Amino acid sequence: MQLFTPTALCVALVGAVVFHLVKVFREINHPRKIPGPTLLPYIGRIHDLPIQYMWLKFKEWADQYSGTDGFYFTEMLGAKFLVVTKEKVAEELLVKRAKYNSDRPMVRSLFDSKSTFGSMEYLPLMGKNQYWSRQRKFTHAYLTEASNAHYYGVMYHEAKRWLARLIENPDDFEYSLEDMSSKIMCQLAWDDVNLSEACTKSAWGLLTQMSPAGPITNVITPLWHLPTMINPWKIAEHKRHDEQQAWWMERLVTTRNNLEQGRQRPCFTRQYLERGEKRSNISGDYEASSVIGMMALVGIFTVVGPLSYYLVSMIHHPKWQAAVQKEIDEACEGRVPTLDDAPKLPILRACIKETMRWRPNVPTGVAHEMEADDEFRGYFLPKGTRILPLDWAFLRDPEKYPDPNNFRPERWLEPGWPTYQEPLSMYPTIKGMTSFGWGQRQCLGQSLTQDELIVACGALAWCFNLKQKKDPVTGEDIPVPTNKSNSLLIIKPDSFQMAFEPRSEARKEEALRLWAESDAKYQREKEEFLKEADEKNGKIEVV
Ligand code: HEM
Repeated sequence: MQLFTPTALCVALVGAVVFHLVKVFREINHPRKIPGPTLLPYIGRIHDLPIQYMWLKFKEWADQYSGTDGFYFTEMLGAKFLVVTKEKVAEELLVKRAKYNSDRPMVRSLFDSKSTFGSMEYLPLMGKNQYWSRQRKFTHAYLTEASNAHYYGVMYHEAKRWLARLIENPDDFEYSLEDMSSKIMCQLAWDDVNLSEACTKSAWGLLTQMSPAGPITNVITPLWHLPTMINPWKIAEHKRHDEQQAWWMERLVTTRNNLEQGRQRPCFTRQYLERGEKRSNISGDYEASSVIGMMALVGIFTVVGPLSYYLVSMIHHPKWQAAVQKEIDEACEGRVPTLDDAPKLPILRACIKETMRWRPNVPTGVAHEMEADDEFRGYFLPKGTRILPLDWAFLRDPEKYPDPNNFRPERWLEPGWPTYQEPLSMYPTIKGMTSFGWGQRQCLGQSLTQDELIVACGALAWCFNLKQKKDPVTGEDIPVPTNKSNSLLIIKPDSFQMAFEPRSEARKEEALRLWAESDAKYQREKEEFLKEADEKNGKIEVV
């Protein structure tokens, strides 16, 4: 009797657990539920979703389960996902029903990512709250103004610096590419190119922290709740967060001090300080430093991906590279192209757009969270479901993009392709691509991205033949992979080697001359501005 009781209890317990699991399994995989991969109780489908190249698994499931519907359902540790694989469904859910499908899911490994408790720090990750609403308006206004002013010449200046750096140190191209994007954002935000390295580091720190492929606590979320003393992820995030916020604030305070002495040239922070809080509803310095800092960070890791993939595309498609060079030589009559030339450069725009289609840099898309229960095509969708617009699937839809796996810029240039649009002075444009997201949360950096890519890729085509590098020992071409990247939320290709061959000695000399001229002008204008300020302050006597 004494032996029997514990054994019977154990058997009963195991039986009850098995019965419960079978019941839950049946419920979550009920035939009337939205199709999707078979789910296991509690863990859902976490066991076979790889962290690396996650979008490929999502696409594999799309091919298996979403059929003509254009969506399927899956779950990860209780988080519900409606994965959308057809543009029409994304339109319906994220644009037409944007009113209650525009929230964001929480990023577990950031403190208050949604600003639910008023942190006001990360605009793209905020829930649909008051901070998001006013920071979105602020960001939109500042970026639009900068775009209308052709970024105050900053992009042209940095593209010239990049060409000179590529001539002088071509092997360092990955660093100089990223640094160019960073210098553009640092000048716009704080008028200080010397901040670029720190800004890039900060940008990758945040991107890693918020990506599923970042800390394990973004996937195995319960780990985040371990007490801080024994929680290495929280300790690391405290440090990253505090350093980033202190740095953003220090930028604002320095800009204010400079401004008070009349020594601050135009930039977003000066714009904010001069216009005051009233016009933007921004609550004060902390929020302003965050919204401007965030703009600077986002503008780096987003543009680096397509710009790096453009190099890969051109190396693998020399015919298209030659076509871009010819178009630029003819349309610009030997000059480096500017944004005013863009209407005359459809082949350049087609190669940029096709690069972004062929190798999208946010391949999973960015999830929206539903704010209310809803019914969609006869299925019940509970509040809190995450809608994932799978960009990799949209851009590989064979009906819209025949031969989807290959780089075919002609799909944007020749009548007969489903994506062809006229006039070619306006189309192709990357603006409005599915890669920039949907509805109320659509990306605010579309013009900046397009303009920076036209300026940088145009300058490259004017100056260089982009080629594979020869192995100095074997003399063989060093391969440039087309399908190796990191797996963060926003991706870029893994490190590779390539050659930048100046198209002629004359082009090389002209590129170096253009940079020297631009740099001298920049230094002169800065010195004159500061001298004038010092004269006004009475530090220097006017003779
Ligand atoms: C290739 C370049 C870029 C891509 C592919 C891209 C993509 C995206 C995506 C997918 C979203 C989320 C959309 C959604 O939730 O539906 C987004 C949001 C955002 N993007 Fe971009 N982006 C790029 C460049 C930029 C740049 C250069 C900036 C600014 C300098 C920028 C600023 C923002 C902001 C502020 C948001 C948040 C909007 C909101 O939550 O309301 N992006 N972007």
